[in-house]
Amino acid sequence: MRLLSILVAVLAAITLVVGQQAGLAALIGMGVIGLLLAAVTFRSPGLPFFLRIFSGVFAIEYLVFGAAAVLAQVGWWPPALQIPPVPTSLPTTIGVFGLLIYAISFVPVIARIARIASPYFESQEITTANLWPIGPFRIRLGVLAVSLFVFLIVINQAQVGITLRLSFFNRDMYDALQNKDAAAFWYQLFWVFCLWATLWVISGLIEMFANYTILIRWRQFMANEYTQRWLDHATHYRIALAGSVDNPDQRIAEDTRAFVNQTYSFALPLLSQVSTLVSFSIILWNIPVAFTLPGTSVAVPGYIFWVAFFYAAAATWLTHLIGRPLIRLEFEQEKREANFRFSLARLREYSEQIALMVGEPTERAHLTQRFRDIVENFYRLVWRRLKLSSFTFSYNQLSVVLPYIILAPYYFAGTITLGIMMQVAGAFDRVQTALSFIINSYSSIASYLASINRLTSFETAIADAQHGAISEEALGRETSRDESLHIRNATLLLPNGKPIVKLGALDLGKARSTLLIGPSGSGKSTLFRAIAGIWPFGDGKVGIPAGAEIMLLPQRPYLPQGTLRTALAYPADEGAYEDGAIRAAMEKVKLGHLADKLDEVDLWGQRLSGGEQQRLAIARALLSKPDWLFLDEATASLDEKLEGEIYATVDRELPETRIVSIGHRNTLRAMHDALVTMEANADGTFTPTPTAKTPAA
Ligand SMILES: Nc1ncnc2c1ncn2[C@@H]1O[C@H](COP(=O)(O)OP(=O)(O)OP(=O)(O)O)[C@@H](O)[C@H]1O
Repeated sequence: MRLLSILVAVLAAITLVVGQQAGLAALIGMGVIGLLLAAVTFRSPGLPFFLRIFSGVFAIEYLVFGAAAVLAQVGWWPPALQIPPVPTSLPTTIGVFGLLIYAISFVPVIARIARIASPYFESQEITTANLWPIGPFRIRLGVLAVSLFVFLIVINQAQVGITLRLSFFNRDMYDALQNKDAAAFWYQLFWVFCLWATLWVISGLIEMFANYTILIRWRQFMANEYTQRWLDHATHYRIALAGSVDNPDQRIAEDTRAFVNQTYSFALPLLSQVSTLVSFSIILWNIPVAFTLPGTSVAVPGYIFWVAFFYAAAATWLTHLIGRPLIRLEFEQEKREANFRFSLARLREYSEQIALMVGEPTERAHLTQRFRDIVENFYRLVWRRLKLSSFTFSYNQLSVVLPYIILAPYYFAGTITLGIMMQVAGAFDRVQTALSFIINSYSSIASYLASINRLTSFETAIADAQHGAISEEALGRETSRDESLHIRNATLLLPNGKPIVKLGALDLGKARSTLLIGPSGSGKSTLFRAIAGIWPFGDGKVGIPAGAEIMLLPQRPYLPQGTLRTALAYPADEGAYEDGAIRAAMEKVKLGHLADKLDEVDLWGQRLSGGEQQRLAIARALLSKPDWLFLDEATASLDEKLEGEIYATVDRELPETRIVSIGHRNTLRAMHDALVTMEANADGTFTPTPTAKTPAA
């Protein structure tokens, strides 16, 4: 960027000198803009990467077209090229675009978009690209992304150039018709039109392919990124506890898609609309129709251009006024849709419990209400869209005839030809379409902003949750110097800030197995969560022996989708254990009858009984042989005899493992070496206190 800015400054200085000597104001203007462009290009490393791409493209274009324009001005344009020289207005306009990019980087919403979009273009990840006819090759993801994006920018601008050329074809064809010049007409049609139209079609197809490629890769990158950040440090659990954002699943699945599609479909069309605006404005500006201000003899330069400009600018402002509430409504709509989907998914997950309790009428009422919420907001949305469309539809209709109304007097007076009138009508249409880009896409802008808000608040929630996870003051883990697992000076709070567990020091692991007992709701499971490092509320330190592997089995195990083997190996890969080891572990927890179903895919979480699921979880522990095994009522669904047998198996099979259990049954006391009781304090909190073991009642 620094080198680029120096080159731009050099060209701008040359332009200024040439312009000064030749006394050409246009060249001096181009030079001044060039110097400003050099300054912002120099500062552009401070911009988000996504905006830097545009900045770089404009600086390069200024150099190429600027050099060509200077050559043309000093008369060095080679006539052999047989194309008209580059006008100075082109690099000047490109320079203004570069300045605009810098200016808009300070607009908060643009800064947010650029911040969300940038990581993909900066990614260092290595990927494989397949480019015909070269074939597959390895490349950095960010480099591929930037190349594709720049390619798309260039192809978009080339298409603007082709459209511009076709507008001259239009003029020449209508003039040929008016003059009844058949030869000129056919020449225009076969030679000029066919060539440019073919180029248009080919560039359109290439653009489409590049476009789809960048969209899917970008979305894949964002979905992976968000998923990873959501899963890191149990952030998904912390976010759910804090209740800071609704439906994170929708943000990862839907909002990333909407963001990628819409960022693309705003950034590039906006660019080509602005290029269209500039190039066709030049045509409008140069139309030989004069207009003098009423009551004076002052002629308005570029009269037709100003009509198009004020017409579209006024309409854009009105659209903004009418359409503004759409942003909030679109946001709300997405939220209500996601709530409805979530309720359906929960119903499917708890289908058995609901069926057993005959909860269907309540569920139906709940779902009906959720959908009513959708419909209610939908009508507000429709009403607002109707208001907006009644304006945009009328506006678009008026736009068709307006240029003819303005130009007809000049045509009938013989000031302009039919060809010029048609070309102006076309150019007027292009200019006002470009200016009313915002009008026509207001609804999508509204839903785009809603997606950006959802992604930004999701990012904030992730950052907050992760800050809690690594913050020094919060409840955290440290490596203990000895073999003990201990908790020091800890206070565990509920999410609402109410203290629930207080303790000065608790050492686990002095005995091989410890049983934690206490009243329901006294915070036993919360203590386990703190030891596992996922409970974010409170302070204190949990000391874990260096390198210790800890496994925590909750009362209701999680069984992932897929085969029984996958469920047994979880969280390791399905191929992590030998077949023989898996079958042996199943035998030991009395699941031998399922051994021939290892590779069967089913909803195992629904098919297996509660007790079978708990034994399956114990089999996981037998396979992974952790240093510490925490059992949170992990055998509560088994009868006492089977529970005793399973504990005996664990004791025998995992001689190196320290065991800490939570349980209510008295029979468990005999199976553990030490006892810790949650003692109630006067302030309503509980303290885990080592207690002498008395024989089971
Ligand atoms: N996510 C949460 N939000 C609000 N309160 C919570 C949350 N999780 C737990 N609690 C509350 O914390 C208290 C302790 O819960 P915990 O599950 O640790 O108790 P427990 O001693 O294991 O109970 P039980 O023996 O019944 O399993 C309960 O009052 C519970 O309602």
